[in-house]
Amino acid sequence: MTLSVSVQHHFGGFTLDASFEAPAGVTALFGSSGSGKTTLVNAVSGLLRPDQARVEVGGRLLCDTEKGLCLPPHKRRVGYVFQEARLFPHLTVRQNLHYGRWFSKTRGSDAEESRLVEMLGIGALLDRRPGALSGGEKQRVAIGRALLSQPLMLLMDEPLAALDEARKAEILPYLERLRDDTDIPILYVSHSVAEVARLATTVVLLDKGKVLKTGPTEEVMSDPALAPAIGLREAGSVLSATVVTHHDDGLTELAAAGAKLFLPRIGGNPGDHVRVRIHANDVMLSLDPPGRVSALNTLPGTVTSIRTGGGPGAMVQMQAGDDQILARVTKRSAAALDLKPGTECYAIVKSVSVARADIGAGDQSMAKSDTTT
Ligand SMILES: Nc1ncnc2c1ncn2[C@@H]1O[C@H](COP(=O)(O)OP(=O)(O)OP(=O)(O)O)[C@@H](O)[C@H]1O
Repeated sequence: MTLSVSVQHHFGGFTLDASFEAPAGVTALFGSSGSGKTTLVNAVSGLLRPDQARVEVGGRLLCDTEKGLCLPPHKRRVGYVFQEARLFPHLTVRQNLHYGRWFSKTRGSDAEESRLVEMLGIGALLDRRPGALSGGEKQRVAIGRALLSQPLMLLMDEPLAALDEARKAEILPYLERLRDDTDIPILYVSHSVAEVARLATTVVLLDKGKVLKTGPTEEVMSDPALAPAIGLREAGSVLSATVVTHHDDGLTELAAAGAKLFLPRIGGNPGDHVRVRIHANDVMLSLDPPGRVSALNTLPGTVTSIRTGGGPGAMVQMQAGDDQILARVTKRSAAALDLKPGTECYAIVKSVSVARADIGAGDQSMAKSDTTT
């Protein structure tokens, strides 16, 4: 099921003019504060009646201002998950979930409820009240409640923003399962590059009310032209990798970027797909294969583009196997190595520079592309 959105709206000095398609999976609405993410989500949910809009999901028209059609929020079948879980404190987890079912026309089936309880890992919590749950557990229940209303799409507005790092790490694998097991579009608003890199199938990058770029996460994240909008410190590429084996010295060997990638041990079995985010700041470039050097990862590739701005840095994109890698070097180094599109070089990445939080489960799109090659 695909969500198609086209919205134009004016508020005083701000104009939103954005169109995008959100297929099944997680579509991240990403952009700096004030770029229009909430306005866009409100236009999709019906909380805002835009000047002009067309919103359609799975062939069902929710809003078409040209035809004078704009369904109110309660007729749009949208599931919502906010920063705070907003569960009913006097009801148990089970009763909170049943509240979601009550809102669905078909009332959902027991089998559907069991599947969601299992997927979200909340079986042991069913008789507790929200006061006895951690923030991450509450959010998992809130997701279950939203899905049991059998929505046509799920809107998640900064669902992890109120959680500490440990609770975020606990809930991310459930969100990855949600992404892979649910066939409705999930719109996910976030300020966090780490969350977007880990979860999103598609990214819509917003800036001052406009879509700067939309496309598959790997493509948007590794576009050097977008690094300033993403944040130079946060910029980096997302690689689609496959677990090859776990070595006795604590390293996991992955196949990525047409080469071997060694990282401190991660979970998963040989053959599993994972996505790995590599910060541009953590990548060195060399024209020659490095000799005696401590970094374990040497990924050969070809420079595809170089982006410079007013500062001393240069963002270099290279193609390595099926992946793109982003490296942030100085303009001085780029000149000294005479880097230009077509230059063959090696990206050097220290194993320990890749944080555990930057490695996530690969999504179905990776599995699909794998089977077609
Ligand atoms: N009801 C309103 N009236 C007037 N201006 C508004 C209204 N709502 C939002 N705006 C303006 O529209 C712009 C976009 O706001 P919006 O809340 O959509 O951004 P955002 O990307 O969600 O920001 P944040 O990440 O801070 O939540 C801002 O300049 C904001 O001041």
